Amino acid sequence: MNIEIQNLIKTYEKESAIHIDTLDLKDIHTLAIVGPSGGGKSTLLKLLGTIEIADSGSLKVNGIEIVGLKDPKSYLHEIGFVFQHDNLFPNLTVLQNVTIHLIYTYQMDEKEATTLAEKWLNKVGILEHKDKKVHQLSGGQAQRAAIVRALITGAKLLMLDEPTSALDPELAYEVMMTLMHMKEETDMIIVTHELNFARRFADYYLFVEEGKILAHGPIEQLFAHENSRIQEFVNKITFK
Ligand SMILES: Nc1ncnc2c1ncn2[C@@H]1O[C@H](COP(=O)(O)OP(=O)(O)OP(=O)(O)O)[C@@H](O)[C@H]1O
Repeated sequence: MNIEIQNLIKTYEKESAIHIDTLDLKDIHTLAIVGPSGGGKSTLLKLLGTIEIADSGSLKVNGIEIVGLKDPKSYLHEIGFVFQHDNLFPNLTVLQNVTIHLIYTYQMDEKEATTLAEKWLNKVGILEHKDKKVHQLSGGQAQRAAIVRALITGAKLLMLDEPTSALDPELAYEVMMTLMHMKEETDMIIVTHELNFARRFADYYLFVEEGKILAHGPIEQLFAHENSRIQEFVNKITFK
């Protein structure tokens, strides 16, 4: 993925949540957005996913200008989103959740959609749960279904906002392993507090604090950073 930012501003109730002067990222495959709570990570991800609209400035994803995007439909076809929880329609089965867009948005034949969905559900280890309703799943199974649902329509970029933070450690591990397996399928941007996971998963990081990008670079640099604020943050989170 390529991301270009110029003077990007997003405020909530007169408080600046994001204020980024400039950023130019090229050919990133997996990006981790990290930093302290309330720093603006989710807001930045929401801007990238057109869930929130910036007040001003320029934000380009793979060459497409997102600020003031007139027809977001074609862009939305290219991206997938996974949130902390509640990604699925509760009254549908896992299979129905995963096939619904294929059938109704992409007009795929139901049988073809089912075959494709079963292939993906098998890949993430939850095929045996395909006929269950969402409330019958563990949190980890639900998140794996959400990942399949977001990717199956051919998303070129998957955005994940703390996808494991509502899960207990073992279930979080299952979801992290699923993401590791899915890395080859598409580019991904993840907001996460799981720095050990980010270290293995991502190839690049953005450190966001007080709405600004304090540092960015190849992921390994995050763990040997000269900036004392970043060192302090990494040491605390990794319990050094
Ligand atoms: N919908 C909203 N209305 C008003 N203020 C908001 C809204 N969403 C976020 N904010 C504020 O914007 C700032 C950035 O929030 P954001 O959720 O992006 O941070 P974050 O880094 O993702 O935090 P966390 O790690 O706790 O999820 C915070 O001060 C927050 O209170």
